[in-house]
Amino acid sequence: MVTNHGVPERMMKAMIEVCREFFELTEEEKGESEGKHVLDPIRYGTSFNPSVDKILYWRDYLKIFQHPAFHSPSNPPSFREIALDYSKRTRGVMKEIVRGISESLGLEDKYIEKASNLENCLQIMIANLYPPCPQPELAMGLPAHSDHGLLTLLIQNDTVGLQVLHKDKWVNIYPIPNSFLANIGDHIEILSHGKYKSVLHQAVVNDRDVRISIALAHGPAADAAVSPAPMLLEDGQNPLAYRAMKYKEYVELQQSNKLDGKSCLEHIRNRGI
Ligand SMILES: O=C(O)CCC(=O)C(=O)O
Ligand SMILES: [Fe+2]
Repeated sequence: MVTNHGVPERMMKAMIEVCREFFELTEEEKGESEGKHVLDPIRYGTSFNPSVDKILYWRDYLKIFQHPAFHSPSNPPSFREIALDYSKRTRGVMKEIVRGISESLGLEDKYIEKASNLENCLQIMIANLYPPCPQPELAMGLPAHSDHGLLTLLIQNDTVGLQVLHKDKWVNIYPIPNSFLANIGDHIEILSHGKYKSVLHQAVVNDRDVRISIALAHGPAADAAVSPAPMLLEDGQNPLAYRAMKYKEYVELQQSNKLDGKSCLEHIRNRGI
């Protein structure tokens, strides 16, 4: 949990409220944001990826690319201004944390920034709406997964639903007002050669309250293909421990398949090295 981050609370609340307004639009209005391809810059839908999900998840989502090119749905009209401010401020927080992670690994503070070309980082906003579910024990909001990028900064309304795997147990993350939940993504695990592990998390649903969460996923630049920092390798370890893949290809791989734990990271791990 990150507090004292400098992003005004009213900005976070405005972001949640304008996402709520988006989800309350008619299906026809929301349909304007229906992307066809997983790399389309604006994509509204239900479940995770209905074309590959065998069971549907109790969730509506809106995914919007915010950086390096900023996109916004045209409705609600105030979305653009609020999201532009919010995504910029969130990138600032992300950079600070990533510098801290670099230092904690004994690297120069800008190592990760340079290696992943953070100036052009792919920043994606994922707004999630989980309506009350009449039989929550039979449904899931989102299955267990790790995020594809470097660092995700998540805010939520005051309804519990996010769980993180900690010591083999699912732990509820209770919302703390005016804070971000920072989740390590697969690309920090790659860059740090596994010294940091991406976090497995999932979303459960309830039968009383609407839950809204907004994740800002920050990855390397779309065309950057990162590998473990050479100075973190111990003698005899090979920098090719992960197959180098452009970040946009990794996102495409994860988003086009069933969301399944850390299967994507497993997929690019070179065994026997
Ligand atoms: O709703 C949540 O808290 C989790 C959302 C999430 O994990 C995601 O959008 O990647
Ligand atoms: Fe996630």
